[in-house]
Amino acid sequence: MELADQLNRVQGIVQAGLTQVPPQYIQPPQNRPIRAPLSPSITVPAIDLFGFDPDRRDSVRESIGHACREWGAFHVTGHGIPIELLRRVKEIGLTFFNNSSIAEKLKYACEPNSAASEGYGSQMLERDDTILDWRDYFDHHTLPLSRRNPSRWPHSPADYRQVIAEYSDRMGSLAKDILGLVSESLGLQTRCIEDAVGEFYQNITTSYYPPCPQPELTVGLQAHSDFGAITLLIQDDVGGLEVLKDGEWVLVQPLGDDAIVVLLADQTEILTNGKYRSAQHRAVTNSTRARLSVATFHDPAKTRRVSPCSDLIDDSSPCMYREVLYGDYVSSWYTKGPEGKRNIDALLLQP
Ligand SMILES: O=C(O)CCC(=O)C(=O)O
Ligand SMILES: [Fe+2]
Repeated sequence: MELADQLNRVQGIVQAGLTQVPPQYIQPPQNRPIRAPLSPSITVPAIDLFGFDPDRRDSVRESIGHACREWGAFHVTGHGIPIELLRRVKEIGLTFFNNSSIAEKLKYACEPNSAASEGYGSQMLERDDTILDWRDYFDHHTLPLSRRNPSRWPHSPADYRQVIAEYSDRMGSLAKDILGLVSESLGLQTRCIEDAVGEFYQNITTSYYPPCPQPELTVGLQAHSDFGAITLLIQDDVGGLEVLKDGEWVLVQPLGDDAIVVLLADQTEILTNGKYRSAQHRAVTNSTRARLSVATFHDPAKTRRVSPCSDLIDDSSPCMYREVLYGDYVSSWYTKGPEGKRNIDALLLQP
């Protein structure tokens, strides 16, 4: 393996023993994370779904509505996904990153300079001139089933592919159930958002953030909102995910192995006519411990047109976003870059 290939992955840079971050990873001062003392009173809401018990639905719906309005991000427990599965998904991800050499991992390399291609990568955007994130990842294309090709996923450990396939199915149905509560919390039919999104295009991205010698100069993942409909994320106990709340970055505190973080994404902001906003978030690095997260994205098909639900538009609540072809939205996101929420803000009719 060429040294250049190794240095194309953040883990390779760390293994090469560099003690200073290469210049292409150094953020401009305004994007550097400031580790302000965290205010413990501000925490991302945690909602027990009580296994979708119909007798508890009214109060759960109310909590979801509140969390969506105030944060666009919240933890859920009581969701019915077995804790062993949540743990195993993180373990197999860690095994891939920790128990094989960079050369072995590169057998699964995603296509360079191509947006969201499946496999092992590091650079998120197509452009070469952007500042890089301190992150490596493995992206799996999981739904619809026609996109699912486990032969492109790691072969080891032996249960890797079966675990990802099972996780994909369970997350897909949980995403629908949560979107049902989100719709109801706005007075819409349960399936309103789900039907507007259409068949889910689901990707599962395992992100691995190696320890960084200069965490004050880098970000693990730059500030963005996810471009699809809804993201379900699990993380280990290291911490590093932050959401922007009223102009301040708030740590999404790791809550334990059964908690799943829900992040509303841009298409849900459009469909709800801005009543719920997508969560702007980022990941920060630290100098001592590698961090792992697994994000499951649920998106419309590229051919889908997305516009605000008509039930949410009237004289007192005019239409806020122009209709967009989802494929155009994604291309523009990958070419321009996220820069926080600039892509969805570009669709606002009265910015
Ligand atoms: O690592 C994290 O917690 C964030 C991952 C994320 O935001 C993403 O992959 O879009
Ligand atoms: Fe994200």
